[in-house]
Amino acid sequence: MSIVVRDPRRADRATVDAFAEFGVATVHEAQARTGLLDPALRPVWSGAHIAGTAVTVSVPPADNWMIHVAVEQCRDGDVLVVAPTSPSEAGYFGDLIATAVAARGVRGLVIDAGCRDVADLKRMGFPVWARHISAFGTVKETLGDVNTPIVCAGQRIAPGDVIVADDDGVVVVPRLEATAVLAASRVREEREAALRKRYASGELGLDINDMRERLARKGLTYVDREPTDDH
Ligand SMILES: O=C([O-])CC(=O)C(=O)O
Ligand SMILES: [Mg+2]
Repeated sequence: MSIVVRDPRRADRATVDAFAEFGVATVHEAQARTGLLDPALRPVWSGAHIAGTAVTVSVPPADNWMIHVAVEQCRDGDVLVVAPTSPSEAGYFGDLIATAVAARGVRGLVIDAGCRDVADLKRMGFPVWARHISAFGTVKETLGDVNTPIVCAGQRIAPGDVIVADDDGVVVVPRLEATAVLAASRVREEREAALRKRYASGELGLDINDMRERLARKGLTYVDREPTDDH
């Protein structure tokens, strides 16, 4: 059976929007180094940074019918997340579908398959993270599911989960953990801001992190150059 779940519960909007302050690396670390999608998913143009709520789509290989079905379920602040049921390099998505979802306020696409019309997507400023760039066309023959939990690039993603994506990649935050992970991201960012000042003033990670004693215990030995060594 193929199903479309209408209007799934989404993470709280203010919480989702606040995630846009934080990079993927920060969010990933803040949730104990979990949630990162396979880094083989790359932005098709660089410089985008988005946070939004997942609308999930499970699609057959080289068939983008369910993406058209999913567009109707998208709302302002969503991110479309598409996973094929078996690997596919086909170009499921391009500037036409991007135009349709952008008109609904969708913030970007994450797809564990191919995407095309990259120059147009860049011109439009519509962000996409994809495993492949491919002009290979798709058909509209076989059903799939919209807004059911999927596995996309190695991570379970449920509809309404938070997706954060930037030049480093894509991370998912489960909807019910969003508030806690946002707070942990803030703490981490404040800690990094303080560290950044210390590094800028010339302090070394060796001292800031008390690494010297541990390095010595591991056997690291410093050797002064021999006086006769004139290389
Ligand atoms: O139409 C398609 O199948 C995908 C595409 O190229 C577009 O959305 O522009
Ligand atoms: Mg096209």
